[in-house]
Amino acid sequence: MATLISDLVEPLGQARGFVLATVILLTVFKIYRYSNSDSVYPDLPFVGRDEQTKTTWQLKLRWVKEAKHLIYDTLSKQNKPFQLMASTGPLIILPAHFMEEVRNDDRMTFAASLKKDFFSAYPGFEGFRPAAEDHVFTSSVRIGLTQSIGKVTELLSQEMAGILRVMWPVTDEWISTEFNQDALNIIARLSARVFQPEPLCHNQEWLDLTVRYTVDFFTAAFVLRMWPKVLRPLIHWFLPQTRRIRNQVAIATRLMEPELARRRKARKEAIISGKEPRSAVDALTWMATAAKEKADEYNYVWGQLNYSLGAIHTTSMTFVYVLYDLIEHPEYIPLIREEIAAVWKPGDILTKNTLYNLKIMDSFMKESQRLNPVTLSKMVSPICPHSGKLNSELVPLNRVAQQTVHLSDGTVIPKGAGLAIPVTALTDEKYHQDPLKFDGHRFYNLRQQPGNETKYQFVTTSNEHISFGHGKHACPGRFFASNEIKIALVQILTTYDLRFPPGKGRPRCLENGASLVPDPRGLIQYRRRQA
Ligand code: HEM
Repeated sequence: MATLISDLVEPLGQARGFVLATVILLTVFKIYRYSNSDSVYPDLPFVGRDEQTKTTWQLKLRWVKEAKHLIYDTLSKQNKPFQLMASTGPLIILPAHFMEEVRNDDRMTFAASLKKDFFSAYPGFEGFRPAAEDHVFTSSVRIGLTQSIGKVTELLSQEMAGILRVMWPVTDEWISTEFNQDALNIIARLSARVFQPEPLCHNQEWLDLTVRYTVDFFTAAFVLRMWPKVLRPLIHWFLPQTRRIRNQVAIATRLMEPELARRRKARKEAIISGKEPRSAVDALTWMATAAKEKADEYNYVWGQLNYSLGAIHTTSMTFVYVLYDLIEHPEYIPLIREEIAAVWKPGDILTKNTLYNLKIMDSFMKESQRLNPVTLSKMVSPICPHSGKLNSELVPLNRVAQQTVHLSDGTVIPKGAGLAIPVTALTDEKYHQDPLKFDGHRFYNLRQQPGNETKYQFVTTSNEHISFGHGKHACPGRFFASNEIKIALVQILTTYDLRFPPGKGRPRCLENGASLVPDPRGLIQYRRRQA
């Protein structure tokens, strides 16, 4: 009897399973079709769609594989606005001549682009929430960090000497090292020394977390973007990448809580006794000052994660490219060493003024950044230093329109649309003589001309130099980043000789969409300085 019943029910069960599976598949398909209506903007040419590339998914994959070529080829044929499907959704690309019009226009904001492209409302993605949601974080960098740059530079100088002593033993033998990882460790440690108080700034778990969180954060955002929009509010709970960053935020909270509790207590006691609370020189103080009466409610853990996200990888990649360029153009090394020797001797503290006098170094760094620009979200160099070929364009100026905007040429940017301006100007011969040639003296020479002294510094932004953005939202951390890199270079160049491993040459860059990043396995060699 039992066998009879199961004989009758089993096929029924299978049929029910089949019907259920079909319903689920149809629903997913419908949702997917729906999400394909990730609608594009009317009246703007759409680039990248063809017979093989029709759905949103295929278009996003095309962005991953060919973003640079899509942007560059289109702009070289028609210097007009167009749209394509980026991994973040439809994106309007504006040619460089729109920079002046867009850069200070409050109707198109950088914060909104962080919110849209980096899911700042989802748990785990809190690392960009401070910059996306209000002005406190950005003000803490713009005012707090910048005003403390003198004190901070001296701290960095002491820290760097300690880092190198442990990281690179001084020997007469050439030693190989993966410089991308070293640069990340150096910049993470220097940054932590300034952003976090003792003992957290030297806590290895915190340092590893800040480096890891950035990589995992961008990976999680990338993976989530590839899912249809309507599924994201649900799927983000289950993806391994998003679970990982949620876990990292929890670890950051655990690590920071003792210091936060100590500061809350000190603030309360100071208020009761009618005194001003004692303030340390660190990012916790700058955020508390910027938050004013809301200082008690501010989320300092997210703020610290935002400091790491904004500061570590951007600065470390810039540093990697500068060092590679120095090894590739070794004729600049004695000139820069001479310049260093004129203002500093080993063992002394490096000050803001000493660094200001390193003008060949500054020019070399700006030239390196011109040819290897780095941005927060979408990175690509116009020239791949490995192949020497013109690669494509970088889009460091990302905005989202908060209302419909009519541009001067009649282009309509709909409310909610993402837009970006690529860095064509960095290699445009209208602005730079022989633009594809590396000339470490290029900006040094320009600064010698009357009236130009401050125009061509590493930290100066302009319509032609947008590696740090330009206008109201230009990167406020660039002065700090510049000093970090200079301090690291002074100590490295005075202590070590450098080269690429014989027979290997300059490490290549890895491409992904509009990103071009240093190969994490790329090697350099160092040994005790011989001359
Ligand atoms: C070489 C290193 C760096 C590069 C290449 C870089 C690049 C950029 C770029 C391209 C922007 C967007 C600007 C725009 O849209 O106009 C930006 C914004 C920003 N950066 Fe940086 N950055 C670097 C280092 C740092 C550091 C060290 C910090 C903080 C400690 C920082 C904090 C910020 C903040 C807060 C913003 C938002 C500004 C605003 O919305 O007004 N950056 N950065």
